[in-house]
Amino acid sequence: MSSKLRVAVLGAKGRIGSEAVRAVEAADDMELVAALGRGDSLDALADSGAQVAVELTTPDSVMANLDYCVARGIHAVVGTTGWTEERLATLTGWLDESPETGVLIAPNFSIGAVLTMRFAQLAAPYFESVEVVELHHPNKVDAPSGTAARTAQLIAAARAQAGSAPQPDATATALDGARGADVDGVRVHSVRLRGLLAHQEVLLGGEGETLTVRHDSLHHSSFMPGILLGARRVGAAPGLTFGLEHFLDLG
Ligand SMILES: NC(=O)C1=CN([C@@H]2O[C@H](COP(=O)(O)OP(=O)(O)OC[C@H]3O[C@@H](n4cnc5c(N)ncnc54)[C@H](O)[C@@H]3O)[C@@H](O)[C@H]2O)C=CC1
Ligand SMILES: O=C(O)C1=N[C@H](C(=O)O)C[C@H](O)C1
Repeated sequence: MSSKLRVAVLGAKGRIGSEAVRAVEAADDMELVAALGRGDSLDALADSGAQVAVELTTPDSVMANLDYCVARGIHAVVGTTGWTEERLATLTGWLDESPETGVLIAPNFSIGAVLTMRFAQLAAPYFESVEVVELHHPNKVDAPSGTAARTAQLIAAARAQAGSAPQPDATATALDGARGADVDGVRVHSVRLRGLLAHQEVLLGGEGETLTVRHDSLHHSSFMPGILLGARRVGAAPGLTFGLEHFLDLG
């Protein structure tokens, strides 16, 4: 058997999944052993001897796929969105039963997005107001994006830890949705526009100044180095890792 890492891709015909298939095929240290689409039997994963499954499907499919993988000790690198506390608890329970298996969930695999989250976390306590605007292609099925939800959670946690005051907002009447979604007290606004791929702005405001942290993924290739890094590292990280930053040396 070759010493290359045996990698499978789930969601192989999708926008990011098809790019991941090409990236795994092009990686010298990896072998693509399975490429599954909706309706394909998961048994192809075990039959192919996959060591790592790259999960890039849909929020309605991801849990069943991870249940299969974790039960068989197949490590997983997950980009699919839709993560709730309840889902994470279920996954953690499965991992407790399979303690040598690693799962990486990355709300975003691009280095720029990971850094945007880090910069936002760093800046958030220094400004009175912080809001997140995410902008995506109109085929996206979930809102807000997983990245924006995670960014807002990190901002809220940083502000809570710093003892920041609640954000000023005198809104007394508003049309439903006009002020965006409330994620842990941080407003998140979702734009869906033909021509876009994946973009995010974190807007911070203080007395007499604003700071905008913006990231643009212009092509799905932006996610590939993160996916390949995750596939290489996840087997040595048993249990659940949430966020690619844990596999990066960000200082
Ligand atoms: N973490 C990250 O950096 C990124 C995450 N994403 C996320 O990845 C997911 C997929 O995004 P897109 O590729 O744009 O969507 P897409 O709709 O183009 O692709 C999803 C694919 O998964 C397939 N699929 C659904 N259930 C399946 C199953 N049980 N087994 C195998 N295949 C199955 C669908 O038929 C479809 O081909 C979304 O949740 C998206 O938010 C997308 C880009 C980057
Ligand atoms: O659906 C997408 O396209 C993307 N989904 C992820 C998210 O919801 O954050 C990552 C990136 O924004 C692209």
